[in-house]
Amino acid sequence: VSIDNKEGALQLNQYKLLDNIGQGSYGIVKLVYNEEDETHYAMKILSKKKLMKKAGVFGRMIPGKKGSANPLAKVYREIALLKKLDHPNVVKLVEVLDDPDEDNLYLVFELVQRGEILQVPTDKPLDEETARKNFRDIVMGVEYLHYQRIVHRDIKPSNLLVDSDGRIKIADLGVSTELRACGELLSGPTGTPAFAAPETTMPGVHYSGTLCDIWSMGVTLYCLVTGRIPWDGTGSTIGVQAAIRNEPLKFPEKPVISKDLRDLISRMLNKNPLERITLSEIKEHIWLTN
Ligand SMILES: COc1ccc(C(=O)/C=C\Nc2cc(OC)c(C(=O)O)cc2Cl)cc1
Repeated sequence: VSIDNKEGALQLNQYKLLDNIGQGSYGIVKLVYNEEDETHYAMKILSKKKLMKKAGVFGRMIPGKKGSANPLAKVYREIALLKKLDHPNVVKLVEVLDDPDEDNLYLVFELVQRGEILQVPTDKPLDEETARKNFRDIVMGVEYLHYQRIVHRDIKPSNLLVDSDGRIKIADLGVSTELRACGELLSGPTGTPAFAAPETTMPGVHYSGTLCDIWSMGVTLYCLVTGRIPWDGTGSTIGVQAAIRNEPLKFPEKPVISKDLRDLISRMLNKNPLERITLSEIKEHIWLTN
């Protein structure tokens, strides 16, 4: 990876780095221009040190442990997984730039022109017709991921990108977990608290990753049509987790949400994962088939 500073813009191999277009706990996403194919891309810049900490390795082998298992092995496995994915409603990873001597890892994605679907909170939520079109794409994208035995674990509006033709692509599989062959039970909190299912906040409880994605899709759909999150528990993580576990779902007076949509969202936000609506039932729901 050669980095040089042509006319002030940072250059990485054939990519000219331009504006910052995304920011999150993961790092940053930059608009880049590929001089070879004269095309813009989105480049996600990750720090290997940060990834190792998240992967639970403290950057050096535990003394006495045999072998030199690469602490980034998990990360490289996830990236290999990402490269295999190919679906119109999932962001496309096209290239990974990795300089062994450098801390940064560069993931180059196809640019999804219009960016995030919605900032939450907003006083301009989507109308139901638009939300229905977008939600159909989200369902297809999640169905594809679950079919590939991947749970996303962080579905939320900022991870839903709108393409130039108005179609939705799901992004940030970074925290996704390839379902272990031995079934899909997971434990511990992940993703974003306001979008996390109640069962992920119970210590020691094992839960189904796919049913958690359904919950997050429900919170996301609620956001798209109301412009707000359903439970905000005065902003603290503990507060929002308690609210999610104990407070019933409430819809605001305005904007008015149709009976069918309220029914669908309520079934996705069933606090009991075993009673929660499944993906195939969502696809049959009257609000989506209307
Ligand atoms: C206004 O125009 C805009 C056009 C595109 C964007 C944009 O792309 C933003 C984030 N992008 C991404 C984030 C990801 O994770 C968090 C991942 C991933 O890790 O899968 C991939 C992508 Cl692409 C923003 C504004």
